[in-house]
Amino acid sequence: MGAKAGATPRPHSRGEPDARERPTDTDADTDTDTDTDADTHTDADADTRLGDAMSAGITVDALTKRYGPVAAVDGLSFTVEPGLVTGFLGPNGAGKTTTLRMLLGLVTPTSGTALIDGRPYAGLRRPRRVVGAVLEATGFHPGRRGRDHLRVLAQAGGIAPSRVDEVLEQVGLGDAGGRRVGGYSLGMRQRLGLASALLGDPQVLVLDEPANGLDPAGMADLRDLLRGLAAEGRTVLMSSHVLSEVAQTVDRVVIVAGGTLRHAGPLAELTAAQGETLEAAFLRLTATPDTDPSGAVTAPVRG
Ligand SMILES: Nc1ncnc2c1ncn2[C@@H]1O[C@H](COP(=O)(O)OP(=O)(O)OP(=O)(O)O)[C@@H](O)[C@H]1O
Repeated sequence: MGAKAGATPRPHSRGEPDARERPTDTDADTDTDTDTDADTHTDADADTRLGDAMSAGITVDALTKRYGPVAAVDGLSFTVEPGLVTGFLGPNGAGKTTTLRMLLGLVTPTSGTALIDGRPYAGLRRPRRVVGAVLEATGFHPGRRGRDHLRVLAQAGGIAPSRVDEVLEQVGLGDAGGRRVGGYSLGMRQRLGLASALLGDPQVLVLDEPANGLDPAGMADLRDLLRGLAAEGRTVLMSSHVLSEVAQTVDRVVIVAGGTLRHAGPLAELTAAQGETLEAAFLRLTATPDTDPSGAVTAPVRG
């Protein structure tokens, strides 16, 4: 069910490398390095205690990322609340992936902050316990069985091996865990990516295109799973281009275009206000430029 899913986001492939960015083998959803302190911290870690009522949210404030003359993200501010599924929407090149990568500590902001539970990703003591992420579907070793992939991640993250079969069941791969990933369909790889993200039982889920490549049944499963996770009090942020699916899944939307915020607020408020479908509202809000001929900003900000 994860889409663009993948437990191992690829190295940055566009433009010149940014020397300040962290190596990609520290990716949030594989975090083979950042969880190495798993054995050195105790349950005194406030940011890892699931008993903290799943209260971790996301706060993005004046976030900016420039690649030379290109402002991939330009002064972006929004919040993502626990207990809800939030859709992160925007046309191609809007800055969604760059934003999610900054949130996960994979890209260094030019300015501004992207915080999870009030901290930058690098400041989370046991990140896999706080946030699970699925960025791309390409990081699996094709010769490795799905279950073994998760076992490796669990071991690296100091997570109980028993979680492996739990998350395989949770994403509907209970019968496929013994098969080699090279034989998985795209939808199955998406599910495996989501299973990776769920391993640490995280309070926050960050999913880039989780519906990509899923068939209708897979989408329905994903919807049920994400809504169930939010109902448990978790924070779920998902990017998607599949607006029909988003409309059925999310409580709130954050819409970006050209690296800037165009709208943030409850889905129902957006569609009910003007009697529009989500698609119509999306097209209106992401139309360029974001000012009307008089110069007034037409797109609402903050929500
Ligand atoms: N490493 C990089 N070097 C140079 N430019 C980059 C880099 N990463 C992203 N960009 C540019 O930043 C802008 C935003 O890209 P980003 O991938 O964040 O958008 P997106 O909303 O995720 O798009 P899509 O929906 O197509 O995945 C684009 O113009 C992109 O070309």
